[in-house]
Amino acid sequence: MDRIVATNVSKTFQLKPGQSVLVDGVETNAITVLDGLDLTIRKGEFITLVGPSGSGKSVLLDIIAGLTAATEGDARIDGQLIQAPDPRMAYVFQQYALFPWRTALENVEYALEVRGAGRTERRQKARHFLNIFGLGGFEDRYPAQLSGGMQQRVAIARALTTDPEVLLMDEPFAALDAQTRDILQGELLRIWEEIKTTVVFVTHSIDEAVFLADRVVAMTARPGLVKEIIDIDLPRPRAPEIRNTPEFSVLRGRVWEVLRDEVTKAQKDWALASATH
Ligand SMILES: Nc1ncnc2c1ncn2[C@@H]1O[C@H](COP(=O)(O)OP(=O)(O)OP(=O)(O)O)[C@@H](O)[C@H]1O
Repeated sequence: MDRIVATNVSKTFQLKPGQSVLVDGVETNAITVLDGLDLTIRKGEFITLVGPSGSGKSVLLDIIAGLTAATEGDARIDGQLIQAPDPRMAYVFQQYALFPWRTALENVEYALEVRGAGRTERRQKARHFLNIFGLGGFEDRYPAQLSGGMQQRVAIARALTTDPEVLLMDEPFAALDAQTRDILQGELLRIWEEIKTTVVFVTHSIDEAVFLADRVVAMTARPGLVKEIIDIDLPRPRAPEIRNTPEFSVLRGRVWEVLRDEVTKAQKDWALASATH
């Protein structure tokens, strides 16, 4: 069953009056980031989205989340047009986005609070998800008293308390050290195996993309389109050691092969990097 369907999605940003950038040597005041992208994500699937910097991965996630509108085309959840943030979806950002004045428990409770859940239900669920992430003894700590990895666990726990049908994750582990990142990938997979919610996960790491996904969606350089979708037919549940297998290496090589030209193209695309005039 299809859960998210993006059809012919384009996004053009209009710059402020008086501002312009050089795109392919031509001065313009509009930047087209996505240009007719089609993507279908099935129910319960773990999708990772990779692509060069500036290919519109975050913009696509924002469109799916209902945070920004497509200039053309549309995105739908279960056939319904997405026009605003939808309670069926939760978003986890790279920066932990926790409230510094709330404890870990209160941060996790927040998502249920805004949905009007009662205090007992909130407490129970928040504790449950903190426990799942091994944060049982840390409920009363404030974000500043937690490591980066723990803060991101709290952010993911908060997203999961609402039982989202779709979990959108934008480079959630990018700010973490390599070991913590590996551990969190394993934890996320373990939890996902249980709840089997649909996940759309943006990453720059090919290794992470292959390890987590059912399918890796590789995007072209800006303007972004789906270049290729690579099926990751590695068995589940996946242990960290799967990364050392020949099958994993072949898939990692395959994704890189698809991306290499696009990354080169993106590096030549000075337009977005150049200062606005
Ligand atoms: N609000 C905005 N106004 C103007 N341009 C924007 C805006 N938001 C995004 N962009 C442009 O869209 C391009 C694509 O952004 P996006 O963050 O989706 O890329 P990305 O693929 O996620 O890149 P990265 O991997 O570096 O995070 C950016 O380079 C930026 O120039």
